[in-house]
Amino acid sequence: MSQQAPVIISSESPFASDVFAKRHPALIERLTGAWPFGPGQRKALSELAEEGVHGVIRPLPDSAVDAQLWHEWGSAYYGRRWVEVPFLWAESFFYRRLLEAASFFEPGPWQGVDLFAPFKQAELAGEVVSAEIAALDDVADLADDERGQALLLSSLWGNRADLALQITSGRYVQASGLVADDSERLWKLLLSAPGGTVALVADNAGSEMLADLVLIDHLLACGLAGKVVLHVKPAPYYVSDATPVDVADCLRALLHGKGEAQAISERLHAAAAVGRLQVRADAFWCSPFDFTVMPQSLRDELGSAVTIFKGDLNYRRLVGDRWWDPATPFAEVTNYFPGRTAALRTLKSDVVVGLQTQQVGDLDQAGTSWRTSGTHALIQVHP
Ligand SMILES: O=P(O)(O)OC[C@H]1O[C@](O)(CO)[C@@H](O)[C@@H]1O
Repeated sequence: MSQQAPVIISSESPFASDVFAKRHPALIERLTGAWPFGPGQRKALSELAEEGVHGVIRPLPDSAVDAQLWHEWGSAYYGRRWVEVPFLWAESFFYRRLLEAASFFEPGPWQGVDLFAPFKQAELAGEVVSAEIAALDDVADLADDERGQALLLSSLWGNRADLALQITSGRYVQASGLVADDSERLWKLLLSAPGGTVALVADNAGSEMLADLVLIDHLLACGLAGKVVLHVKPAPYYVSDATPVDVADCLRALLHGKGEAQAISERLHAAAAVGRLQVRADAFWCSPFDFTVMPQSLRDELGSAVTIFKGDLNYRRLVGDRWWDPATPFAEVTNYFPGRTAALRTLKSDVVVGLQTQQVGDLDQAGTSWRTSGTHALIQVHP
């Protein structure tokens, strides 16, 4: 890479500043309304809300399971205002502190309880998901390549169904357009190594995970993948990020859907039983770093696969959460990554690469918040 762009500090971005000033307090208010938390948890949650807006970053208590790790990871940041440190680190630490406040790792009744479950479950039980499940019968009648493209786009736009975004921007944002579309290259890549391993690094539960599972079934059924490894988060994160339990919930929703949905779920269960579908939840996915510092074991694993990164956060971690010139080639910033890579992402933060300068000018002129509102999306592939 010729030159690294500066890392994004939240105070330099109106969007990132708002995440701390508005989105996090609103999320904490919703969580307090959704759970019968006791006085200790309520106090910890309201202190976290207050700290994020007016205070300075406090470390985890020494008694926390991973206190030592976070003490090291944040040593340069504790005592500073949340918006004055790198956005990527601070957002990740906020979600870790949220789990601490809700006693997620503490032995006791709240241990392991997914505090975002009420929101995830409401989405899975909603009309949008029912309609998506019913529509699978129609998609099944399409020719293989047409079906593949439809399922790829549905997995891509499923990323719009982001519960964190909905907290401050209303229900669903209207889809607009693809600012980069390497889908043809992605199909060529998959066709060039049929029967290999595809790693899908997932993002959100619910609607998006449902679409991801349907895409995975297609890749396995067509022989484009011999094995799929589905990477999810080991703990609740960024509100709607998928955990292994969310994968199981989506498979169950498909199973109850009858018709093609039921058949897909049965095929995926059978694939899991013989190891053709594997679910992994590596601790690195909940760490506050970009992928340049990915552990060697994960690098080796993804290096021999075609890796599909879903969503905005994975994109920020893949290209680096930096003020890139949007015309910087995707290949240039992902060159460090060991394998064949695709990013499927709706744009929900300032970071973007791989666009044309003229195109960026046109988008800026249109006056919309195209980089952050989830109205635009991209498919980028390397090599
Ligand atoms: O679910 P996704 O697509 O990863 O989106 C998460 C995005 O939401 C935010 O947390 C806030 O919009 C971004 O900072 C983050 O990149």
